[in-house]
Amino acid sequence: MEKLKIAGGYPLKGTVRISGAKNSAVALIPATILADSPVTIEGLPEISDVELLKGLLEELGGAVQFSNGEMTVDPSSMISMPLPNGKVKKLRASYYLMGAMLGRFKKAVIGLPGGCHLGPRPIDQHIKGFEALGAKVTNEQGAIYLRADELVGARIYLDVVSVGATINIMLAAVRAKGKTIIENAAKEPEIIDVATLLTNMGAKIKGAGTDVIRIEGVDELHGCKHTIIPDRIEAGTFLILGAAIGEGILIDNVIPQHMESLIAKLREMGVPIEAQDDQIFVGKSAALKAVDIKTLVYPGFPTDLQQPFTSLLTKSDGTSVVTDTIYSARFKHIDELRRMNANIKVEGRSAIISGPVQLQGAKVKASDLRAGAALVIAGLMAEGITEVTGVEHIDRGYSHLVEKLEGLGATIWREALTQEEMEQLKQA
Ligand SMILES: CC(=O)N[C@H]1[C@@H](OP(=O)(O)OP(=O)(O)OC[C@H]2O[C@@H](n3ccc(=O)[nH]c3=O)[C@H](O)[C@@H]2O)O[C@H](CO)[C@@H](O)[C@@H]1O
Ligand SMILES: C=C(OP(=O)(O)O)C(=O)O
Repeated sequence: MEKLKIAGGYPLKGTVRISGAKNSAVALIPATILADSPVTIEGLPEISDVELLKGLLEELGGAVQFSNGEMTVDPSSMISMPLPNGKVKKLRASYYLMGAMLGRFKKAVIGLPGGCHLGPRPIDQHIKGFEALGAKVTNEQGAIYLRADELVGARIYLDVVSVGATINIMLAAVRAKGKTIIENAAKEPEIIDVATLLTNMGAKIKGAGTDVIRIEGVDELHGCKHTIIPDRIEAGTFLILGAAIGEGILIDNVIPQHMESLIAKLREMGVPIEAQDDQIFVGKSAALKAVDIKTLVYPGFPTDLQQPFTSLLTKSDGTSVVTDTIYSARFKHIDELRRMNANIKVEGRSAIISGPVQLQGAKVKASDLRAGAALVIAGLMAEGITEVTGVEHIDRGYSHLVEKLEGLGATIWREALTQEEMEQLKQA
C-alpha cells in the first residue's frame, strides 16, 4: 500500500489533458456484454475501476484487450457466470453487470456493489425497473439474483432521479420486447454517452439526456467502435486546483458545456476563466469571494465536485455554505481539512467554511475518491508537507494523477506505507 506525499505552497502552471470519463467508462464496459461481436472503446481512463471491470468481463468468459486507453471486448463466448463476491464488491458500477447480463442472458447473480461510502446508497430503483421489465429479483445473502423468462418493455417512473438506475434500466430494456419508457430519468452526459454506444450497437433509444427516455427493444446488438467523452469531474478537479493555486492552467480535452454550473460558481468567486471548443483556461485568481453551493442532479452542481470545492473555499474571503442534497454523509474530508487548519463546521447536510485561512501540511486520510481529490488539492495549497493515505480510493477515479500534477510543476510523489502505518490504518 502507498501514500501520497506533497510539498505544497507552490504555484502550478501549464497544460493538463483530461482522460475519458470514469462514470461513462464503468457503464460502457459492461454494455459490451450485450453485443454479439467485438466492441472497441477508445480513450478509457487508466484507473482501477476499469481494471476491475476488465477482470469481471474475463470471469464471464469474454476476451478483453486493453492498452493505451483502448479496450476491445469480444463478448461472443461469455456465459452468465454468477459473480456474488470478489471484484464486484470493490466498485459501485458493478451494478451495471445486472442490467447488461439480464439484457443478454435473462439471468444474473451479482453481489451488492461497493464504491464510495457516502451514506446510504440503495439500488431499489434499479430493481423496480428490472421487475417492471418482467424480471424476478431476490436478494440472497448479499447477492442479487435476477431471472426472467422474457423481458417485456414497460413504462417506468423513477421515484428518485438516479444515474445508475437510468443506465441500468436502459441496458436491460434495449433487449426487451417492445417499448420501454423511463420517466424522471437522470440527464447526466454519461447517460448520453452510454446511449450513443448502444445506438451504435444497433439499439433504438430516443431522449437520452432528457428526463424521458424511450427505448424500442431489438433482437440483437452488434459490435462497433466508440470514443468515450472526457471526464467532467476530473476536469472540474483541475479547474478547482487552477483557481486555488494556478498561475495559468490550460485544461485540454473537455466539453465546457458539461461544466457550466462549476464555471459559473468559479466566476462568481472572481476566478478568471475562458472556455472555448474543447479547452478551458483558468488564470491566476486575485482574492476569492465566499460563495454557497448546493449539489443537485445534472445540470446542477455535481456532488462529485463538492469535496474538492470545499478545499478551495478555505481560501475565500468570508463564510461559504456547502450543502449536499444527494448524499447525507459526504463530509468525511472535513475532519481531515480541519487537521490542516481549515475552519469548517458541519451542520446536518451542510458544511460552513470560514476563510480565508492558510492551510498547513499534515498527515491525512482519504476516506473515499473525491475526499482524496480534496486532500490532494489542500496539500498543494498548504505550507509544508502533506501525507495522504487511502490512495487506493484516488486510484479508482484519477488516471495518472501524480504524473499530471508533476506536469504542472507540483512536487508530489508516492511512497510505500511503513509497517507501522499499515498497522495504524488496520486499527482505524
Ligand atoms: C458509477 C457512477 O456513475 N457513480 C456516480 C453515480 O452514482 P449512483 O448511480 O450510485 O448515484 P445515483 O444517481 O443513483 O444516486 C443519487 C441519489 O439517489 C439515491 N438512490 C439511487 C438509486 C436508487 O435505486 N435509490 C436511491 O435512493 C442515492 O442514494 C442518492 O442519494 O451518480 C452519483 C450522483 O451524481 C455520483 O455521485 C457517482 O459518482
Ligand atoms: C461517488 C463516486 O464514485 P462511485 O459511484 O463509483 O462510488 C465518484 O466518482 O465520486
